[in-house]
Amino acid sequence: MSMRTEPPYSHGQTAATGILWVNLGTPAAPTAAALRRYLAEFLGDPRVVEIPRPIWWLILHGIILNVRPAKSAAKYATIWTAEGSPLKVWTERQAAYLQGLLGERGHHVTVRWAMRYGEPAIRHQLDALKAAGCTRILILPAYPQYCAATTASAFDAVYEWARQLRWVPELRFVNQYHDDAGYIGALAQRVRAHWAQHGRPERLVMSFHGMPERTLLRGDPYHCECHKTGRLLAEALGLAREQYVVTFQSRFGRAKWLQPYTEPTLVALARQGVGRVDVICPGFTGDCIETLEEINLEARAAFLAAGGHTFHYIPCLNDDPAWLRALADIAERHLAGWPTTVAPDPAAAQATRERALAMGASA
Ligand SMILES: C=CC1=C(C)c2cc3[nH]c(cc4nc(cc5[nH]c(cc1n2)c(C)c5CCC(=O)O)C(CCC(=O)O)=C4C)c(C)c3C=C
Ligand SMILES: [Fe+2]
Ligand SMILES: [Fe+2]
Repeated sequence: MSMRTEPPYSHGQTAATGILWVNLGTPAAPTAAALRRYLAEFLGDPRVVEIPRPIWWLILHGIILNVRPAKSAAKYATIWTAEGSPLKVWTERQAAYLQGLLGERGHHVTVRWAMRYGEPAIRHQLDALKAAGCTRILILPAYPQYCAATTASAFDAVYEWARQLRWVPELRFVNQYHDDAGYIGALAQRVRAHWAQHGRPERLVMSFHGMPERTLLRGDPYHCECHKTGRLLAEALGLAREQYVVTFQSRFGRAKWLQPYTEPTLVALARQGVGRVDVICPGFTGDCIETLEEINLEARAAFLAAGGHTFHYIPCLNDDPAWLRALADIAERHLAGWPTTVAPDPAAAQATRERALAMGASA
């Protein structure tokens, strides 16, 4: 047995820094079996469904996991790509870009991506960063707005991992970036580019993922952060209060969720005579089932069926260059004070960009 007398990074070497880009997770395939596995883990998380366990466990395993998987799988099938689930594709590509951009800026960091539910699991990616010698790790959620169900749940998984370790790395957590100027600017630029091509709508609908209303009453800042993002985006676009509306989508279960609900709002607008709406989902950094299926297919159909004539869905930030620069800025600010710039490696940066391009990235 060898006994180390010095930490491994003390021999003229810098401690390595890791970044974990964390998203929600998505099923491995658009099948009922894969959906059952994914939904069991997701909806079994007490951060997501706060109903007391024995009761919720019975409802989840007795009813929901028998009914929902097949229905959800059929929806996923409509948006599945050759590379897999869109959420996975964007999350992976964004991590590759982040690695490339930070490398170009002279930061010697290792970026990995993880999913809170399913694969690649947070604990496995943290193991890999630790094995690569990372003694400092920045946790960067793919959620601009803090929510206990998403952000805090991702953090829980990190704490769980750290609890098992003797030598815990230095950890930092990005809590939110809902009012970040780069993020807002990238959203605004995307909307303006859409309008330059297609003209303006009568109303811009900003649809965020919903949450049970009681989480707002209990102090979760999610609702307020969504509204602030919406207001800042409207201001950046020069919109008056009556030209846009902030709504909440994806209601789940029978409780009252944050209102106004997206689809009923669209139907009401159509019935009031609003002919054209543009919908953007600023809370999702990458397109996924909630945007591609629920908004671009279902909500579109509901709006048109209610008498609207034109519905434009403005895609998520995805691999938008301005957004990726904003993301690198956010990471850079949170890396401040960590000695990441000791060993800049332009060749590695170029290599990661080429890898991103080879993966089909567009910029
Ligand atoms: C962006 C923030 C999100 C919040 C807040 C959120 C809360 C939340 N979600 C559910 C239930 C479901 N969400 C589902 C998909 C899904 N949710 C988010 C993001 C947030 N969820 C994303 C990015 C996705 C897409 C995943 C993908 O594979 O593309 C699903 C699965 C789809 C389905 O079966 O309808 C469920 C279920 C709850 C209950 C909740 C808060 C309490
Ligand atoms: Fe969700
Ligand atoms: Fe949904």
